Amino acid sequence: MDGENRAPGSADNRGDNIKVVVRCRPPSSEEVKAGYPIVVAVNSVHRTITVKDPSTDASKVYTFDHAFGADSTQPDIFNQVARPIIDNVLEGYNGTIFAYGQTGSGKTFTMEGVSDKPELRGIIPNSFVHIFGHISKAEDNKRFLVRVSYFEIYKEQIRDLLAKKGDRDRAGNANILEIKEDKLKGVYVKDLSEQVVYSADDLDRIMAVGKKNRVTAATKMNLHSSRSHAIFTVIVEKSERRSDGSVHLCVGKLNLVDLAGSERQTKTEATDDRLKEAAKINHGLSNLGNVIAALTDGKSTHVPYRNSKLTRILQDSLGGNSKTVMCANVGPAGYNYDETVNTLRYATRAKSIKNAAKINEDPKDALLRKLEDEIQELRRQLNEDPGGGENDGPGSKRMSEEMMLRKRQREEEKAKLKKMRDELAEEREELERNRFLGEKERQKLQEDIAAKEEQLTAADAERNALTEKLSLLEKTIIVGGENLLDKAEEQERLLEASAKELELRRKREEDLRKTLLSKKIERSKMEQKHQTLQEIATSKKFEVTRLEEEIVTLRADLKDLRQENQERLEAAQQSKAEVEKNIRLYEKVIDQLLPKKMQELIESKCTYNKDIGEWEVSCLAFTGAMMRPDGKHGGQVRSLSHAEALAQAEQLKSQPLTDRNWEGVFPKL
Ligand SMILES: Nc1ncnc2c1ncn2[C@@H]1O[C@H](COP(=O)(O)OP(=O)(O)OP(=O)(O)O)[C@@H](O)[C@H]1O
Repeated sequence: MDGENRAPGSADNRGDNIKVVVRCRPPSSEEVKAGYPIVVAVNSVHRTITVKDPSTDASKVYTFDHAFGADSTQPDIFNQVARPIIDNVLEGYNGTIFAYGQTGSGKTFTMEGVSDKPELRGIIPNSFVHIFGHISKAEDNKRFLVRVSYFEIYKEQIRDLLAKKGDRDRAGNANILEIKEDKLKGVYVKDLSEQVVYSADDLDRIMAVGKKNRVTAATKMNLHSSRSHAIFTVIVEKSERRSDGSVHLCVGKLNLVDLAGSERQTKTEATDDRLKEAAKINHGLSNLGNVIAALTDGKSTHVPYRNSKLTRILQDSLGGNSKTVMCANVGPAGYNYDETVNTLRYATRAKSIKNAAKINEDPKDALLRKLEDEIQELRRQLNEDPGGGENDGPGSKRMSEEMMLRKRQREEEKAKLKKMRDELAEEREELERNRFLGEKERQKLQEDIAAKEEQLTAADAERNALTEKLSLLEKTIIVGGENLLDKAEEQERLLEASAKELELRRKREEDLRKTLLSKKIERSKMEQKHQTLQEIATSKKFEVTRLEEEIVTLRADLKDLRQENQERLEAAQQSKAEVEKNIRLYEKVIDQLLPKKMQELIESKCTYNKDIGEWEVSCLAFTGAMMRPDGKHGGQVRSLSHAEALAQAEQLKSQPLTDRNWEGVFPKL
């Protein structure tokens, strides 16, 4: 696949994101002794890692597919990080596991671990055990071929860590190899040696040889720091004969990558050679960062895989045909804060890389198929194969004709050898029987016998060579069900036990997560309820405020009303006083005008007419001065109108008050 010009993210909607896990190692004894503050906290249930800035105390939280703290064990890491990828590889996928982090953060510990302590062995040796454990449990219709290569990229040069003596210079350095690419194989290292392995112990041994050859150098940060990127590749080829007689072949490739430390050069106080070395190591790593950025920024149309050997080699692992897991390693101490945050940022970005892995079915360069064919051919030559090749499909006419011909040839050859043996035996007998044969005849017979013996010895030698080759090739291919674990059996048991425990723990964690989730939901409901109550309270408060404002307004209205009432009352009182004053005036006037007797008389004749709201004097209408003959009423008298009464009163004002006058005004009642 030409990743160079592939639009990043073109695998979107097709593949899986690469898995990213984080592991924080425990503080080293030096860190404890120096009293560095611990600034990293891991929550494996929530899969988070929290880093506190020692200068500001501000915390940053990062979430990954898994988060492992100081108490995580090597089998745990293997079971959760590596096992799923290796199971994929055993199905024919490409898989990559790589560790990333600053020097001394625990990459090598995670990838390799401590080889002589089973419980401290890392992902690589545990992967070997798992691969061969799987093969020994497979059914016998499956055949496997496992081969490995191991190389390092040191100062942008590729060296074979499994190179034979002939491929090394006088100083013992392996030849520098080239990266090539072709349509069939994709990106590969040309002339890289490969070794076929038969057991987990074999793999361990090969790994140990390669490790010895790996360049390591001391830096201030980590005395045994690895200064090169190391890539150990295990290729598992598997053929499976199905019940219909067909044979399926797939090839899985596992890359186990231990990167050099990602620390900054200034921090290592590296000088001269070390500085140049660091620059080149950082070139690969910084380009790895550029590749990750280009794959995830959603903008770049070019992924710079070709800018470094490391990214070229990891091309398929990042954004290509591979199931990939990245383990970001960090230390817990405060003095590494910047590096830790850097690693976690890098890892966070890597989470969004999408890969599109597919099973590598029947690849043209599969060694297993070639070997199977060769074995069949050898068996035929040795006449061990009674017919029918492993890969011959049923009804293959051309193949069966060819087989018949070969069979005939083999039978003829066999018959010829048998005839030769018989003749030889006869000739020997002849020589024995006829002691008195002539010298010439005897010599001829002896020469004949010697020639036949030679021919037969050559035929035997040829057969032995073929048998030996066959047995070698047969050994190369592992039949499912063979026990290949040897000493690794113990390790396999340890991994299985840990896997079981992990399963239980996973269940417990899942339960815990579920409980936490339900609590969260409950809390959110409560919060919602609380929110509703708060909303009600707010609206009530609003209502109260509104009512309070209304009360204030009403109070003001009330005050106004009171004031108004007061004013009205005062006005009423004033008018009452006025009325009383007037009444007193009128009483005075009446007293002056009317004798008491007359007043009492009139008073007794007064009734209050509610309908018109006035006092009426009964019989008044028929009294003296108030009566006038009325033409309209047939000459009858009638009451004076108000105006007429006033006019009369006006008239009286100028007259002295006498009874006579009074009688004119008030006639006798
Ligand atoms: N999880 C762990 N538990 C206990 N010890 C650990 C752990 N991780 C790392 N260590 C110890 O810390 C030290 C540094 O670890 P390691 O060599 O693996 O770092 P590294 O990242 O590979 O460094 P470099 O980049 O220089 O190769 C070693 O002594 C190792 O044993």
